[in-house]
Amino acid sequence: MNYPFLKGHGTENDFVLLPDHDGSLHGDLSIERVRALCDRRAGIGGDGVLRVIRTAALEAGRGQDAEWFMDYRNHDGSLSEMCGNGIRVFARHLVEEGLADPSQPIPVGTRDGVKVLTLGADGLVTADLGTPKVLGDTEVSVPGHTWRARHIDLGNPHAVAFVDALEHAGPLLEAPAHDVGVYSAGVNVEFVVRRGPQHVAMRVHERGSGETRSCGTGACAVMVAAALADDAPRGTAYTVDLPGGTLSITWTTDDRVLMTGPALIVARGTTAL
Ligand SMILES: N[C@@H](CCC[C@H](N)C(=O)O)C(=O)O
Repeated sequence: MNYPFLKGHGTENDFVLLPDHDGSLHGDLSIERVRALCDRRAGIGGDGVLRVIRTAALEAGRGQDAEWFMDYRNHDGSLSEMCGNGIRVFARHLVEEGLADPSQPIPVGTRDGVKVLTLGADGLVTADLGTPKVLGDTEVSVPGHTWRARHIDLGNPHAVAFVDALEHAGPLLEAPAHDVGVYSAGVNVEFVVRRGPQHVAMRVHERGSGETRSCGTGACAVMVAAALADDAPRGTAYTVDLPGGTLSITWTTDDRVLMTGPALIVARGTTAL
C-alpha cells in the first residue's frame, strides 16, 4: 500500500508529515515504521514524524479544544510531549491544505495540551508554548567536560548549560550524561554561548533524535535560562542562533513563551514504508 506523506522543516529541524485524519491509515504507528520513515538512507529522512490527525481520533487528544492533533514521534520512534519547530511546520501544512484559516489563531492539540499558532504577514509562524517550568539546577557531561545546567520544562524536558565555546560539547554522537534521577524519561540537552545583548547561539542533543540542526522547545528553554541569568524584564525579545537558522523568542509579561521562526513544506509524495 502507498501512504501519502509530506516533508517539511523549521530551521532545518526536519520532519516527515503523515496525513492520517481519522487515524485509520496508520493505526498505532509503530516504532519500526517511524524509524523506517526517518532513516536518511533507506527512508525519507527526518528528525521526527508528525502525524496529522483529528484530536477526536486519538486517545491522547480526547477532550482538547482543537480540531487537529500533532502526534509527534522522535527519530527513534519514541513519543515526545511537544516539538516547537514541528508545530510551526504542522500549522503551515494545515494552512496550505486549506484545513485552517491563516487569518485566525490556529489551536493544535499536543501531548502537552493545546498550543496556539499565528501566521505573520512576513511568512513566519509564531507558536505560543505556554508557561515554562523552571525546575532548578542539575549537571550534564560529555567526555572531558561537566557543566552546571538549568532544568527547564517546556512540556518536554531540557537541561541548559552555558559553555565557553560550542565546540567544547564535542561531536555529540552520544547523549550527554545527565542525572537520571532528575530526568527519568531522558532529556534534551542544550549548550549555549553568548553572542551579544539578548543574543545567544546554541547546539542541541535531542532525546530520541541525536544532535539536530535546531530544536524549538530547546531554543525556548535556552531563552528562559538566558533571561533569568540576565535578570531581563519579561517582554524582552531574544535572538537564538542554531546551526539551521535563527529563532526569535519572547517570555511575555503574562508568563508565556512565544517563539517565531520559519516553517516550510518542501516535498510531498507517497511511500510504501
Ligand atoms: N525538535 C523538537 C523537540 C522534539 C522532541 C524532543 N526530542 C523530545 O524528545 O522531547 C523541537 O523543535 O522542540
